[in-house]
Amino acid sequence: MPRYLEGWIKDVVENAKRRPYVSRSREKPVLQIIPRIRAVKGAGLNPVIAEYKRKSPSGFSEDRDPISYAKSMEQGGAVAISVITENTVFGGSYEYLERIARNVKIPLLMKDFVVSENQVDTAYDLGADFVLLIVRILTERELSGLLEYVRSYGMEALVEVHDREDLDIALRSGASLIGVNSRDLFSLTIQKEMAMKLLEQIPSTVTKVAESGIESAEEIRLLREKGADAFLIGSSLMRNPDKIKEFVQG
Ligand SMILES: O=C(O)c1ccccc1NCC(=O)[C@H](O)[C@H](O)COP(=O)(O)O
Repeated sequence: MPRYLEGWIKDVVENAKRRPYVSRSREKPVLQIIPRIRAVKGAGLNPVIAEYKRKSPSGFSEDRDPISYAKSMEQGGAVAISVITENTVFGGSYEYLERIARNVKIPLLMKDFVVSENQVDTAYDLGADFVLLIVRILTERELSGLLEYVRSYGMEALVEVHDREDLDIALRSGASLIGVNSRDLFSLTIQKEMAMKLLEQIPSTVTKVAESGIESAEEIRLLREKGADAFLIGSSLMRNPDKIKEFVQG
């Protein structure tokens, strides 16, 4: 059983545990996200992970075709695409991931409330290259077990933290790719200052992703100064996909 949870997150996690494994025969190789982030950074560009997100508990809502969005992000220079597959409150689906995987050649993140090996099996089969693991919804033992399981497929895990306690757990579990989410899962508020302080505390051996609430190239510059190696951006790109070039070239 994951950590003690309540409210909408408890329902989302219960639903995640019940979701059946979707079996497919994967044909594409697993793409490595960390070297790609390093290469984009080395070329003097911002590694942007562009998120396909249709709605969220914060009230966000945007209806866009997944394939044309994903292709425009790839053409605009995104290092990867994050596809939300959570189907009860985020309006995501496994089908979006599967379809996007057939249409782009950059790494794909399966962004969901992953609490079971079934979900990791599904992520691999549908074409994901890395998988989100949120420290807040897992016990330390579950996190370590799932991280190992994700890596057994050759995939990587984006281990998401929000405070120092989460970060300590992520580091003990051996995470190589850590996402600092400035959005508090429970209050839904964006806490940019706190996220910047946390980014500064992460060892340089870890690849760091700044997540949530990013709306301008100026914010990317600030986050980069605080140590972020990559930037996960959903709402502002879903509203205005043309911004991808400005964010990457920033
Ligand atoms: O997006 C939300 O409102 C949300 C609420 C509660 C838990 C998670 C949530 N989003 C998941 C994400 O991590 C974001 O979609 C992602 O970081 C992109 O954020 P943004 O650029 O602010 O859309």
